[in-house]
Amino acid sequence: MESVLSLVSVSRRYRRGVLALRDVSLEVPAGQFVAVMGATGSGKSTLLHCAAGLDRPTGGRVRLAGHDLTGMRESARTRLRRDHAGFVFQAYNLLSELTVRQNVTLPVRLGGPRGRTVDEVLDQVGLAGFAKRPVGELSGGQRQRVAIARALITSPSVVFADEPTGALDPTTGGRVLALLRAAADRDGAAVLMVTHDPAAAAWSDRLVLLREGVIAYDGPAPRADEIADRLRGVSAVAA
Ligand SMILES: Nc1ncnc2c1ncn2[C@@H]1O[C@H](COP(=O)(O)OP(=O)(O)OP(=O)(O)O)[C@@H](O)[C@H]1O
Repeated sequence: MESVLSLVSVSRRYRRGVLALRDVSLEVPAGQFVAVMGATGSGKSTLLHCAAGLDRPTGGRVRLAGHDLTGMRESARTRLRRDHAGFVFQAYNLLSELTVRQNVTLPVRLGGPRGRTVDEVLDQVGLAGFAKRPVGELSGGQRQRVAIARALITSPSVVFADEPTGALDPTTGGRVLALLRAAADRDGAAVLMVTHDPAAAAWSDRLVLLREGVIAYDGPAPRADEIADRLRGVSAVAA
């Protein structure tokens, strides 16, 4: 099956010479949920940003939904993200003075495809009846579900999530992870999620462990306790 996300020998060197990613290759098919883990500074955010076309690799190629991002202008990359990617990022915060509906429809109002209706996605995330509520009045878990509804409204090929459960209690976090799981299983989206939490990673199909910008493990996601063991191994080597 053709990958909806493809990274071939991707490297990213920052200005001060830090090589945050070295020769990273990753093929993600539709419907696969991938968790990216690793010690702090191992390159997780850099990988996510390069994969999503938010940052430019200094070497290698990235293809998103069949389009090669290499050498693409910023305006074209913005359109590609809008049309094919959904984001559940802290940095893509919701606008708290706007209603749930206004937040969820933002990607469509910016010209993105309307893959799903607002009612459909709100229903899917368990927020039917919340459309008119200002986001500022919602709890953290509810807001994160609004963010997921917003990420899904365009029926993206790939959902990028950065610590989607970082600020949530385990029960609320579990609901959010179940939604990302459903985005992969039901909607056929590829999901790439960065997390520090082995319990969150255990929801995925596949675990990618980074160590100093290199993939140290790429395989089926084991159980949470086994992930924690692997992480300890990777961090011990990195230390
Ligand atoms: N804009 C930047 N300029 C220079 N160096 C950077 C920049 N962004 C990240 N780095 C460096 O690149 C490396 C990887 O950073 P990255 O943020 O991708 O790691 P991470 O695994 O996401 O870390 P964390 O878990 O702490 O968020 C680190 O050494 C970091 O200091």
